[in-house]
Amino acid sequence: MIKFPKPTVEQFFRSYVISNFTVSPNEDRLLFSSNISGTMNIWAMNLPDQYPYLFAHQDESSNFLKFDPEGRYVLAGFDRDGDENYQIYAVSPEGGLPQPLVTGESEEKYFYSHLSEDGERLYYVTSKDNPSFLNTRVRNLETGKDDLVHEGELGPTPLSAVSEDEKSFVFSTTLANTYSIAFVKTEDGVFDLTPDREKVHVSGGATFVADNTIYFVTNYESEFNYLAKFDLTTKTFDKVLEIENESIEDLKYDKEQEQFYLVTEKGVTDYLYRYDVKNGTLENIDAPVDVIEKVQVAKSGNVYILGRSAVIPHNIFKYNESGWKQITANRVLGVSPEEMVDPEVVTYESFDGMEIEALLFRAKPENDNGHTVFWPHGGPQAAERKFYRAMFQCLLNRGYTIFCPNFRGSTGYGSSFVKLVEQDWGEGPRLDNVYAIEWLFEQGISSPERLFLVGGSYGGYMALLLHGRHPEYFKAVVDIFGVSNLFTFVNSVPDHWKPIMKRWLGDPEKDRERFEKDSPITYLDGMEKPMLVIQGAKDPRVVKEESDQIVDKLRSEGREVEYLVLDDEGHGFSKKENEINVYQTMLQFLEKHQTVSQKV
Ligand SMILES: CSCC[C@H](NC(C)=O)C(=O)N[C@@H](C)C(=O)N[C@@H](CO)C(=O)O
Repeated sequence: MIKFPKPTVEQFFRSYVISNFTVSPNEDRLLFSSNISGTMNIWAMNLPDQYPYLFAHQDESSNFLKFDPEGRYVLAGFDRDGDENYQIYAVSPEGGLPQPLVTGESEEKYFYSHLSEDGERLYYVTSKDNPSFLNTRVRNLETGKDDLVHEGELGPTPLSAVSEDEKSFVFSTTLANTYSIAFVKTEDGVFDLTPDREKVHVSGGATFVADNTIYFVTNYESEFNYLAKFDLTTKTFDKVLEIENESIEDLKYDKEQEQFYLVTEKGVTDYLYRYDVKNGTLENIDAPVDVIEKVQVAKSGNVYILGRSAVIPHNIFKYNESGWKQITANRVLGVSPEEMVDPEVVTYESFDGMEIEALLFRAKPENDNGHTVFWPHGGPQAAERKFYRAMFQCLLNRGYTIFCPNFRGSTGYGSSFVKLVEQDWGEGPRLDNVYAIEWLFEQGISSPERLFLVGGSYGGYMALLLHGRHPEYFKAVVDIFGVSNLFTFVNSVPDHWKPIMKRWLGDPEKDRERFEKDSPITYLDGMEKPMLVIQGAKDPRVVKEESDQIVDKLRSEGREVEYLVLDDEGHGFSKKENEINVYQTMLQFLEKHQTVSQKV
C-alpha cells in the first residue's frame, strides 16, 4: 500500500497558538485569539461544532476578550508588534475591524478589568498619569463619562474584583512576584483581606460571592496558595480550603450551583477541582491536559478550559456531567501525540543538597543525533512545565534530547523555593544549572562534546552567564532575548515593573559588586563558543540594547556571533513567519556546530 514518510521538522512549524478565549453568555459562540492565519487575530466558532471563521482582524495579539452581556459588542485588547502597550477596542457582534474604545498615546497601557452586569460601565486600569503604580478608572459606555476609581500607590495596583452593587472594589498592590497586598475599598473604608500586610505573602483571584463576601487565594503564613474568605460585615479573614503540596492558582465561581472550580499547580502539572461552598466538599476532575491556562464557567454550569500538554498543542475543551468534549481541533500538521515526545520527570541533587525537579525529553532512538539541548527557563519566577512547545518538538524530531531544570526560584514548589532567586539571580540558580549539567554527564546522557545551551529571557540571561563562566561544558550557545547586563536591565524594564526591582533583583548602587559578579557581560572573555543571539526589536521587558551590547562587544573581539533581530516582535514570536525564521536559524546553527562524527 501507499507508505508515508515519518514526520519532518517542517510539520512542527505548522502548529498554532491559542492565547485566550471567551464563550458568549448563551454559549452559542466561542471566540479565541490565535495565529492560525499566520498572525494573531480573533477567530470564532458558532457552537456546538461549526467551522472556525475570522471574527476580528487586527494582526496583533489580544490580551482579553469579553462579550457584552446584552450582545451589543465584544471588547478586546491589542498591543502593537509585541510592545505590550495594550489598549481597549470594541468589535461589532457580527465581527469586523476593531474600533478604538479606551485608548491613548502609543506608550500608554489600558488593561480591561471589569464590565458591569448591564454592560454599560467598563472598569479599566491604565498607566496614564501613573505609569509605575497604575490608576483604575470607569468609563460609562453610554455617556462617555470617565471617572477615577482608585489611584495606585506603593506598587502597580490593578483592580481585581467589583461587587455586583458596584459599591466595593478589591485591589492588589504588587511589591514583588512573591508579595502582593489585596485590599477592599468600600463605603465604610479600606480593609486588607489578610490580617497583616507586613508579612510577605501573595493574594489573588478575588471573587465576590455576595456583596459582603469575598473569596480569594493567598499563601498568607503558608508555602502554598489556599482558598480564603473575607467577610465584609465582620471584617474577618478565614482559611477555607487547602490542598496539600498544591498551590491554588486560579478560581472561577459558578454562581447558580454555588461552587468553585479551582486550578492547582504542583511542580510541572496542573490539577482541576470543584469545591462546593455549601457543603464544603472537594472533588478532583480529571483534566484532558496537563497545564490549564484559562477556565470559564457559563451560567448553565458548563465549564470551558484552554490548556495544553507536552504533546497536545493549545486546545479548548468543554466539561459537564457528560464528561469532556474537545471543541477546537488544533493539532500539529499530520503528527499524532504518539509520534511526539512526552518528558520524564526526574530529580537531581544540587550543590547544597537541595532536590531539583527537571523535565527530560529523550529523543526517540530512530531520531537521536546524540546531542542534548540544555534549556534554563525564563521568568525566573516561572517554571518549565508539561506544555507543548513547537520548538521542543522540532528539536526532538531532529534528534536532540532536551533537559529543563526547575532551578531554585521556579514556581510550583512552594513560596520559599520561589524566593530563593530574589536578589540572587546568578549564584544559587546558576549552581543548580551547573549541577544539572554534571548530572547529565554522570548519567551518560550528555558530554561537553554533545551539549548545546539554549535559553530565552531569564533563560537567555542564564545561557549567557553559564557560557561566560563555564564555557567548557558547551559546544555552542543560543541566547533568545537574554539579559546581558544587570545595570542596564534594571533601568530599562517597563515603568510598572520598577517598584518591584529592588526586591526582585537588587539595588544597582548598594549591590554594585553582586550586579557585576552576576552580569553576563562581566565574563566576555569566557564566551569563547559560537553563539546565536535572537531578539525582538519591540521587546519591552528585555530591550534590544541587552542583546546589542553583548553582540557588539563579542564581535569587536572577533568572536563568532550570529545576530537575528525581528523588527515586528516583542518578548516572544507571535507571527508564524518570524517563528519559522527563528526555528530554521536555530536548527541550522545547531546542525552546523554538531560534533562531526555524530551527525546523522
Ligand atoms: C509588576 S510585576 C513585573 C514582573 C513580572 N511579574 C508578573 C506577575 O508578570 C514578571 O516576573 N515577569 C516575568 C515573567 C518576565 O517577563 N521575566 C522576563 C525577564 O526576566 C523573562 O521572561 O524571563
